[in-house]
Amino acid sequence: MSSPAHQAERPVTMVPGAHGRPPRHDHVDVAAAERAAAQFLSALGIAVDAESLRDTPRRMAHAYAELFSPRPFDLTTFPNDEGYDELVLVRAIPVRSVCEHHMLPFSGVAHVGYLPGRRIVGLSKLARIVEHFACRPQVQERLTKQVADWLQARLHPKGVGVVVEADHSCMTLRGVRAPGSHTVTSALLGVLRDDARSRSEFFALAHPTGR
Ligand SMILES: Nc1nc2c(ncn2[C@@H]2O[C@H](COP(=O)(O)OP(=O)(O)OP(=O)(O)O)[C@@H](O)[C@H]2O)c(=O)[nH]1
Ligand SMILES: [Zn+2]
Repeated sequence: MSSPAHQAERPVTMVPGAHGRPPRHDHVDVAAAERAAAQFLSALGIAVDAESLRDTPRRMAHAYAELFSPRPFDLTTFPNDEGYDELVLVRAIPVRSVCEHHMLPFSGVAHVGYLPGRRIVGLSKLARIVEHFACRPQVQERLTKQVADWLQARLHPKGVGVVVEADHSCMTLRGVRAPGSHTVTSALLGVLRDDARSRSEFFALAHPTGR
């Protein structure tokens, strides 16, 4: 993948210095997580020795390990030979993450766009970047900003825009119990932040649904 038209960069695994890091995979001890899950359920008065719950601690441990396991990927970019200078936007990228306060899921969609500079990015990578930062205990604001900052730093486009719309189960199923509430966050960088027309064009194309 070293032809000039197809630049594959290093696999992505970590973002040094970022808050909300993914769990370190050399530290994941699924057996210990399973034991802890059994104790956790017992402490809540749930009979884990019942036949139907026998495998539940194991399932819980594996479920959280999976939620916190981003898939590595290459950031494939191509030269912008045609000088394409309008927005590139992928709408409705699925987001599933876990809120760092309650360890309950939040899910929704992300709209990720950029105004190209000298290179364009493989479109699927915009979805992979979202998954990468979603696979860790998160808050929605940080997730939104991390995706935007990472794209800016790695692709050097003229501008970046990210909108995330999500439903937080810690708000809909428990606590305040506000089913139907949706949280919308955005992060704009470069021209999309500074130029009013580019900014409105981005929001017109991203058109958050207010799901
Ligand atoms: N800003 C932000 N807050 C979040 C996110 N996910 C969950 N929260 C909030 O984190 C807060 C934690 O507040 P606490 O008062 O410590 O926790 P709590 O007593 O369980 O609060 P309630 O949810 O109001 O019952 C709550 O207001 C959640 O709604 C997020 O992505 N961003
Ligand atoms: Zn929460």
